[in-house]
Amino acid sequence: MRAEALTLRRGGRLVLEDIDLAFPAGRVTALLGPNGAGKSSLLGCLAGLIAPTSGAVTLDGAPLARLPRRARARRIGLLPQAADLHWDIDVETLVALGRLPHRGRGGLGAADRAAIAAALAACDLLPLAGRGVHQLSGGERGRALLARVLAGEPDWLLADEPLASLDPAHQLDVLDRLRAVAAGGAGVILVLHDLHLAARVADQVVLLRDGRLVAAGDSAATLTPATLAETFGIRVEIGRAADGGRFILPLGRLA
Ligand SMILES: Nc1ncnc2c1ncn2[C@@H]1O[C@H](COP(=O)(O)OP(=O)(O)OP(=O)(O)O)[C@@H](O)[C@H]1O
Repeated sequence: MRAEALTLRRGGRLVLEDIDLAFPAGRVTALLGPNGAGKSSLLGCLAGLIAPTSGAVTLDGAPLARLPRRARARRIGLLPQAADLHWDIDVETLVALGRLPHRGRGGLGAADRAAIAAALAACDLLPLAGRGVHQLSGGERGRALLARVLAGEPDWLLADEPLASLDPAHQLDVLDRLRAVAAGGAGVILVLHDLHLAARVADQVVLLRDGRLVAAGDSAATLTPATLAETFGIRVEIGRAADGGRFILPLGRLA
């Protein structure tokens, strides 16, 4: 998936300016940047939900805009930042909606059932499968919505703050699951706010500020005190955790 000279105006404002990026399949990419930097707007363009003002998103060399909607829905799964759940359906029914792009007019087939069961298990939702979605906590709801996207087994999994409102154990579970999805060959693109978790999960990162690219590339090489200072205006400490992974600790604002 590529963004090619992508520019977006929303409400008269320049929200994304001349963004060129390549997103590799089989890898996790984290989009990072301050509030209002344009991360969700970029994700919306990559999902085909927001038409860029100029430039294009391409998939396997062809413009995304030319892909029929159903094919696009099969190939790209999006977890939006804030999804309203208007109907109090049960969790399993919600997750089954993720299979809609794959189904014909008939009911669920064996592959659909297997994908739904795997997604429920992956998000630790089996005990909640029969619960109405209006009777879930915020974090449980977030996991149910992620499970719906996982059930669709998309080639490209795009998620806007999938860790928001999850407790630490479920954050780590979800990161493991997303890494497994990438290891299975899918491209995973995440908007994240937690620098430390981004450093743990992402193979590559994209740093945005005011709609412009600050830096993009391999996670270890790109997440540096200098790029994080330029992107967020903060000081950070970067070190090695006991398990060999890196940690990033925000220390304070730059004067
Ligand atoms: N529907 C809209 N119409 C007009 N402007 C919008 C719209 N949605 C977002 N914007 C503006 O576009 C800019 C980028 O917003 P976007 O939601 O992409 O940022 P973000 O990096 O995802 O922020 P956050 O971290 O707060 O979620 C902001 O200035 C925002 O005010």
